[in-house]
Amino acid sequence: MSMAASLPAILLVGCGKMGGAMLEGWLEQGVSQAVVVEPHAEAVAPFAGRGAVCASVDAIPAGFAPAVVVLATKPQQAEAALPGCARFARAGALFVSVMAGKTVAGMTGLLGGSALVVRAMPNTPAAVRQGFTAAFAGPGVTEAQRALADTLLSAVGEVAWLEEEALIDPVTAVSGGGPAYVFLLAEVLEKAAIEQGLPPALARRMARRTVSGSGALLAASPLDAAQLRINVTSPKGTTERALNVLMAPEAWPRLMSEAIAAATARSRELAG
Ligand SMILES: NC(=O)C1=CN([C@@H]2O[C@H](COP(=O)(O)OP(=O)(O)OC[C@H]3O[C@@H](n4cnc5c(N)ncnc54)[C@H](OP(=O)(O)O)[C@@H]3O)[C@@H](O)[C@H]2O)C=CC1
Ligand SMILES: O=C(O)[C@@H]1CCC=N1
Repeated sequence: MSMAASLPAILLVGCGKMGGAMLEGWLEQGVSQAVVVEPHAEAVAPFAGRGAVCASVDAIPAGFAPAVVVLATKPQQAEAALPGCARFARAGALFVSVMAGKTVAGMTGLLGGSALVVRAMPNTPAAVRQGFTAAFAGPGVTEAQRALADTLLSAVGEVAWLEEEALIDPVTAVSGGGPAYVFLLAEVLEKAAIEQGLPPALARRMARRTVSGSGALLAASPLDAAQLRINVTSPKGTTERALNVLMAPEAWPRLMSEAIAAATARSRELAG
């Protein structure tokens, strides 16, 4: 993780779920200058008093010269949002996009033709600096600019650099959306606990802690996930019975493959 002092001046365009999660992490790191463009006052309310907030790019304080412009609107909003940012490209800012699907070439075009773009795919655990981001540096991005993007992204979690842009599509499906699958696990575990007669408040507490505690063990342990699973599964015990259901070929293994394939295909579609 990088030190707060090294975080560059940031312009964040779109402060929704993902932009807000990263901003939370950067503010916690003490980023010195952050200007946010976000039309919804309620989306930026949690950041009030912690950086300048503007409703549109036209309202950005004159003289603000961001080193990095982070693009975090929905992919469908790129065509409307990006042309207004072209002046920062001319001033030499590096663009870091977290938008699913949007290609470097497409974004460079919307930014006036010569913008330097890093395409990144983070995830919402960035809000607690436990994120995972895979990033791809577009043509012309220098080593120093790549290091700058790395500093920013690694301030909110782990970073991996990709040498091939197309790999961002499966990354989007796996780690970009991955937290949703894990939260779904907490939801369905809670529901199943209630079905077996546990009081709802206890079911909720158990499900949350079981998912977060298992994540913490996975993070701390050198063992494979499979070995950690085996360590829970006593021969002829209770977990074995549950896993016989979940690990049947048509159950989780196939469903997860299908789900990730569907999300990867959607990421490719969003490029258009
Ligand atoms: N959510 C996640 O876990 C992840 C999301 N992403 C990517 O991050 C991006 C944002 O996703 P998410 O945060 O979920 O979406 P949100 O809709 O929560 O955030 C986008 C925000 O940008 C606002 N906005 C719209 N137009 C503009 C504009 N012209 N200038 C500035 N802000 C604008 C939106 O307003 P309005 O509500 O009116 O649309 C909204 O508040 C997407 O491209 C997504 O692919 C990547 C990784 C993970
Ligand atoms: O669902 C989406 O499209 C975005 C990209 C990854 C997570 N959320």
